[in-house]
Amino acid sequence: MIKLEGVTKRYGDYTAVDDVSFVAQPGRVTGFLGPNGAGKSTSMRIMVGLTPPDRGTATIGGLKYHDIPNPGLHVGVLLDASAQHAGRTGREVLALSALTMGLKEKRVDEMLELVGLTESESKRRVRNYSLGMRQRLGIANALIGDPSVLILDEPANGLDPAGIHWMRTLLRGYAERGGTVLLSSHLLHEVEMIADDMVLIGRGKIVKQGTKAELLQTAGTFVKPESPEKLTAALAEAGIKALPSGDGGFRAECDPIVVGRAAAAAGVVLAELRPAEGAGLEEMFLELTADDARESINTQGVSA
Ligand SMILES: Nc1ncnc2c1ncn2[C@@H]1O[C@H](COP(=O)(O)OP(=O)(O)OP(=O)(O)O)[C@@H](O)[C@H]1O
Repeated sequence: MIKLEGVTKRYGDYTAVDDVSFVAQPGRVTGFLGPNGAGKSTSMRIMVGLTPPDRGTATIGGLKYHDIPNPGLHVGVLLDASAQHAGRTGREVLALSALTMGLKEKRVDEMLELVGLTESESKRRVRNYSLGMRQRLGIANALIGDPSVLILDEPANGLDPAGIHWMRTLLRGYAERGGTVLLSSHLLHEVEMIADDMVLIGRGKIVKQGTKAELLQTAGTFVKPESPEKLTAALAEAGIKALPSGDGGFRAECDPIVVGRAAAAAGVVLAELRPAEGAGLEEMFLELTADDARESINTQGVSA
């Protein structure tokens, strides 16, 4: 289990991570989502002891990373696949890790096979690897000590669709065997496909967290009226917040029955009224982080 409690990190006047608390549970894949510069990498660096927090604690299995003996046997980490030693071959990278952790050399071959790097690829220097091959090598390196916790920063970066599918299957199987997986991403659809739990971060602050099912449930209601003006007035009268979501529709932050009652009470004819789950995580993510995103997000034209 990974646990962050009130973790804060400042760089000068800038708060990169602001009072972040969440738990990544064993047996589950937790997706850590946020736009560029939201604080995902900084939080992950804090988890593995590379960046000291100004406040709060990050523990893995109840211990700070630095206090875990032979940590590679407990926590697999991939923060930056491009940061692996460019002058070493893939095989050498893994062999060094095996040596450091006191593992048998055959573990290297097992890992190469697991991540689909061929014998000849394993003998090439990392500087000649594609980004996808570096990610595969990084995942092999994270898994070599057979850890029970995985911390992966943007592991899907550079992988082709088959590679993404492979990684999803690998991580799902790992979680199903009881492992804890925390992976960061801005590839929302990818995370939606794989994660059980989600933690959404924007400008250093957690904006939402919960199970995927909970987060999708709270996506609210999509409603499309005959007359947008009449519906807007009816919803305002009932104190229901709604945003235009394109195509003459609106998204309200409450259940369809509540919206339906308000519309019926005002005699507003509806063309559509349904839970907005189908909207997927992306729209919700954009809405949740709209205040925090660099670009102002125009929800007009985004269908629910
Ligand atoms: N060493 C540092 N010194 C100063 N500012 C930093 C440092 N490291 C990170 N930051 C700032 O902290 C903020 C969070 O950065 P971080 O890399 O954690 O974001 P991220 O969510 O991982 O983004 P991305 O998806 O773009 O990788 C950014 O504004 C970044 O510029």
